[in-house]
Amino acid sequence: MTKQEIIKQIFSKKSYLCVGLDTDINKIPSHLKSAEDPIFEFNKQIIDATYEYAVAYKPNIAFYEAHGPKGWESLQKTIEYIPDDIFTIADAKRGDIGNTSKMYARAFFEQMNFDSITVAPYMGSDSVEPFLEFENKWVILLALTSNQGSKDFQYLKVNDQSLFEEVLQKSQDWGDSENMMYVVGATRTDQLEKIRKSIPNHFLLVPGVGAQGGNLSDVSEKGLNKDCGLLVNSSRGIIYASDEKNFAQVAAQKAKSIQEEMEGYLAKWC
Ligand SMILES: O=C(O)c1cc(=O)[nH]c(=O)n1[C@@H]1O[C@H](COP(=O)(O)O)[C@@H](O)[C@H]1O
Repeated sequence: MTKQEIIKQIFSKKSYLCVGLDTDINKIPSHLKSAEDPIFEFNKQIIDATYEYAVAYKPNIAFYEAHGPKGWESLQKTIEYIPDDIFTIADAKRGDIGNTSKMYARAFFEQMNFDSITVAPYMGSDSVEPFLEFENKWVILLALTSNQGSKDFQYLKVNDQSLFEEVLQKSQDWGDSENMMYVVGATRTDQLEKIRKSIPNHFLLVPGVGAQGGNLSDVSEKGLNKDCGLLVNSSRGIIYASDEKNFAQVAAQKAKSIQEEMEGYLAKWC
């Protein structure tokens, strides 16, 4: 998917919501557990209910890999079920020596036709570039993550700046705002203005609102640019809002209320 197509979708739906499909078999409503493929059945109902309010879906690959071949099958069915106009993110956090990254890229871009993949920058240019060789596919590079442990390495000083700033700077040699986005956690808004200044045109994937306590208003005020420039993810806060039979309806209400809040921020800041 091109950047223009992403932007068009955002402004027509008045939303920059990404719904995270971190589908945990232990958390899905019990009435679905007898289905032939409970994970896919859950995802299907979540997608049907939230599609109107979301511009992206992000299956977290760990939740599928944990079930072996059956999990991969649920993932494949899910990605095929997501409508073509929606941006899809394989949250796989890959990155390895070049020839291995190339195989990861083929797995997620060719076998499964995801639009993008999250990639860890730690192994450097030759671990990231193979993902950038695919037309209209995106690398979403981890910059400043939402978790507590982000402080272990990402703030360490390198060349007079924090390591995450070095990642933002160095990776400008690898791709541009047409094929690269960055992950910045919603719990890290103290750095967001500075990040936005250093990469004014890139889209940011911002996880961490909802269950991790990030604030949508703060993220939006500091992160929006003229094209919107944000995809804000919520996983547990939407998909597990209820574990009753009406879970999809409750998820839709959650997604709708986030979308309505986003509509206000787009009107104010874009
Ligand atoms: O790359 C990610 O998506 C990611 C990066 C990050 O810094 N923090 C983070 O929470 N995530 C992912 O975003 C999702 C957040 O889920 P919730 O906290 O349930 O909304 C999970 O799939 C995480 O793996």
